[in-house]
Amino acid sequence: MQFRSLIGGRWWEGGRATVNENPSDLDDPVGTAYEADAEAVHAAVNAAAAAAPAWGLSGPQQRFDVLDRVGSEILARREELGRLLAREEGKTLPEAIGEVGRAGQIFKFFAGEALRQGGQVLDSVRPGVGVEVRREPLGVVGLITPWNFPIAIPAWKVAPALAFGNAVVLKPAERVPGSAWALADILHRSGLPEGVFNLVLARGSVVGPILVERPEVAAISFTGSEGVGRRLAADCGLRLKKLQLEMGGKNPLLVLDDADLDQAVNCAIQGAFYSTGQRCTASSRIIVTAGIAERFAAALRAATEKLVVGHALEAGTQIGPVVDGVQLESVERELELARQDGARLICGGQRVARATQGHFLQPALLEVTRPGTRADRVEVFGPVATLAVVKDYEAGLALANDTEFGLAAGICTTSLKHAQHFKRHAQAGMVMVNLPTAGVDYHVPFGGRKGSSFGPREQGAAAAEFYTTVKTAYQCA
Ligand SMILES: NC(=O)C1=CN([C@@H]2O[C@H](COP(=O)(O)OP(=O)(O)OC[C@H]3O[C@@H](n4cnc5c(N)ncnc54)[C@H](OP(=O)(O)O)[C@@H]3O)[C@@H](O)[C@H]2O)C=CC1
Ligand SMILES: O=C(O)CCC(=O)C(=O)O
Repeated sequence: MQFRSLIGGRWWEGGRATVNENPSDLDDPVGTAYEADAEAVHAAVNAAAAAAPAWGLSGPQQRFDVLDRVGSEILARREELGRLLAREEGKTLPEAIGEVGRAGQIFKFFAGEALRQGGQVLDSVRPGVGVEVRREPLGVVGLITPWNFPIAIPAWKVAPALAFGNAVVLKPAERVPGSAWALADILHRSGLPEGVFNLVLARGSVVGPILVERPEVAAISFTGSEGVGRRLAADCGLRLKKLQLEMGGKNPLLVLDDADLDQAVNCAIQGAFYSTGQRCTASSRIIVTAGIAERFAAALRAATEKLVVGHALEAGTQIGPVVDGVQLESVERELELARQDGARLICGGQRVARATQGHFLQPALLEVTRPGTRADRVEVFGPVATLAVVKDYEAGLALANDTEFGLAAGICTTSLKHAQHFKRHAQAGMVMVNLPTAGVDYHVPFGGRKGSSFGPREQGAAAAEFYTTVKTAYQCA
């Protein structure tokens, strides 16, 4: 397969070829991506700027039709696209098919949002004057997406951008060009006018500065690492450019004495290790109260050791490979640093040999006995979780909130009082009760607090806040 950029309605020719690796089997190349250069990125911005005014004036029926068609095709092809995604990113086939399904539903949801856009009509405080408040498109938006959700995250940025009348330049992560190319191909055939959607397969260090510096780009939405996010914040701040950031997480799951043991273990395993722990919502800090700690730790260790690590496409695999060799080494380095800083390895953390050569790592559980150690602070973005014991709910809540991040937080309890208190007092954008911290719905707001997020929320009706600007119009009778 060949993966190319889509610029102004045409597939871009040329560029350096890079083979896209399958992390489950290094002898099974997924395809060849052609890297676009700075000139091509400028051409994509030009194409989007030329197409934006007409698309901004298009009616809700046209936007609904395009987005609904895109959603239908994604859903109809979910098995095939799921296979491509599992091959290039490494999540298991059921997880990958689930992600593609989520992307399809997101397009369907925002097709409806295009129809539901309304405003307000108010009386002015001045007699004989009327006031209208309405939302208008921004123009061109730049979207930068990570490798861990190769189709769902592009979908949850592209769909609202288009629904609310913007033109798009999408820059996906270098590691996963195939899923973004497949999405571009569907959009290209959807009836969308040329130039409204553009895909650039180019380096982040090339695309980022162009999107920041070109005045035609009204806003940037980014999901990825904290370092790149903070740099974008500084650069966009200087230029007063609208920005939305989704960055890391170090999400606590608090297990109380009165929790259902099996349910709590299940939440911890799914939240910490599924999708190989490569989720910003992963339950990477498990905190347990003293009364249940021994039984919970034993059951969690047994369940962790039983997890089947293997080829993403093989039936029975629960944990796919780490996305690539660089990330695998980064996870191993963090495990070593965690141990040097006082954490004790309970189980896992070793590479696993399988029939194919891939980046397989047994999920690791670390015990931490001292708050504030590296293992409890730094996002690993791999199949690694810490376990800490606290004396009671209050100590657990304090430890859960003791982090620079604030994306998701979970609690396992049968106490209504503690569940309600936690929902109110957890310092996170998303709170889960008796559920894993990872795995969110597509029709409600997504985002966090503190170092996790910046700017308006993504997804759901809240997405309008970022992808539109408000106009207040006064009229004298
Ligand atoms: N919140 C989340 O969902 C995610 C968090 N992360 C965190 O980030 C760590 C590193 O992952 P990594 O993929 O390297 O994250 P990056 O932040 O480097 O990559 C995310 C996206 O940003 C792009 N990018 C890179 N440099 C720039 C730049 N200067 N300006 C604009 N865009 C840029 C990347 O492009 P390119 O691929 O071309 O470099 C990619 O599309 C992970 O270990 C994890 O901790 C990672 C992924 C998702
Ligand atoms: O947990 C989820 O469903 C979404 C996670 C996510 O968006 C991410 O890891 O980037």
